Amino acid sequence: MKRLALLTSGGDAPGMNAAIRAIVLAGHYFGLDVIGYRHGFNGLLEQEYQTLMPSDVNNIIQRGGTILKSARCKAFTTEEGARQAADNLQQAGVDTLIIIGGDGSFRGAVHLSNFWSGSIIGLPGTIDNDINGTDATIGYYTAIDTALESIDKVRDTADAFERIFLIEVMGRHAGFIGLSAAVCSGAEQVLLPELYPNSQPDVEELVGHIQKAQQIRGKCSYIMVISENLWPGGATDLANQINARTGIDCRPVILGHVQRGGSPVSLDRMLASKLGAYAVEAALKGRTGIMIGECNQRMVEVPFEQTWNKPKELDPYLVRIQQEVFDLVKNSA
Ligand SMILES: Nc1ncnc2c1ncn2[C@@H]1O[C@H](COP(=O)(O)OP(=O)(O)O)[C@@H](O)[C@H]1O
Ligand SMILES: O=P(O)(O)OC[C@H]1O[C@](O)(COP(=O)(O)O)[C@@H](O)[C@@H]1O
Repeated sequence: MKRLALLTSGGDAPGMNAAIRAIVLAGHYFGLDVIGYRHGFNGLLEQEYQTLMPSDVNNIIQRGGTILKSARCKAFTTEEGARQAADNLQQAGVDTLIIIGGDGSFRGAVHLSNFWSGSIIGLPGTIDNDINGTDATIGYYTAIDTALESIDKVRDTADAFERIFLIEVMGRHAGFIGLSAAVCSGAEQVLLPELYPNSQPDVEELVGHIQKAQQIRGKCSYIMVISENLWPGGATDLANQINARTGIDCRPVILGHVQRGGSPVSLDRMLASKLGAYAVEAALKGRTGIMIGECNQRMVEVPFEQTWNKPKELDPYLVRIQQEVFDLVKNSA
């Protein structure tokens, strides 16, 4: 193994730069030539890459986003696209490719492996934490803190006006950010996709919960955290429906892409640093077709298919205490 390439793909996540740094430093430590493809899989198709020296990764550990840029790339998903990428990797003399991204990028890795015989290793990089085989993904911890900082601020004004707020958080189709943000902010209600696998929240029940909470505590602030893509029309539509049924002033806040940005928190920097260095060591041992994850403080090697073949489970204990113990309505029944 001589030439190591890396790229960041799909939604960017705070800590991707820390992973890039770790890979570049480990690569040079082991005497490898390291290059970075830019703009995700687009870079493979366009031969857009740069040499990465240790000096290129100075002072990036604290930066959000990704110095290599990220993208989604439709052209790569075709057979022609993957063949082109394989030819380009061959031409560039790359023998190992490290892909930092989410499950879509790992599907892309498997797609590429049908046409390219080099080693491919994945690192879980997504704020959504929706990847099996690792306790957390790079970016998840920062996204929780970012969401929390905003929810805490909303709570201040909600409390001052005794208002109801619906706060929509990201996660694509997973409720990890929603659950963590709800528990840590002391939200009165949380709506997650995992809690409604084949159904939708019932507006009457939601209204009933708000009304009971206000009977118990008197007029008070009330925060409902809702995962994106759960309610058609999102938090704005649900807030309108609650307003229409009750006349209660209910405001939506959509946190959106702010959750993807910001300086990574220490846990994300630590995770990214470990995963990045370990990925290079695994590559040197000839590993391929795997994601590197961390479970119970141990580095693990997970075949790509296992990262997406079933939905990752929320922590059932956290769900139970949020839904039962911390629910002021159930608690006072
Ligand atoms: N089933 C697939 N086959 C081949 N490539 C894929 C597949 N799914 C995703 N990709 C590639 O991976 C890129 C990133 O995937 P996406 O789902 O957008 O983000 P993430 O990796 O964060 O989940 C896509 O733009 C596409 O190029
Ligand atoms: O920025 P885009 O392309 O609108 O994508 C939004 C999606 O990306 C995410 O922020 C991150 O998702 P991925 O890491 O899987 O790409 C999701 O939470 C959100 O649904």
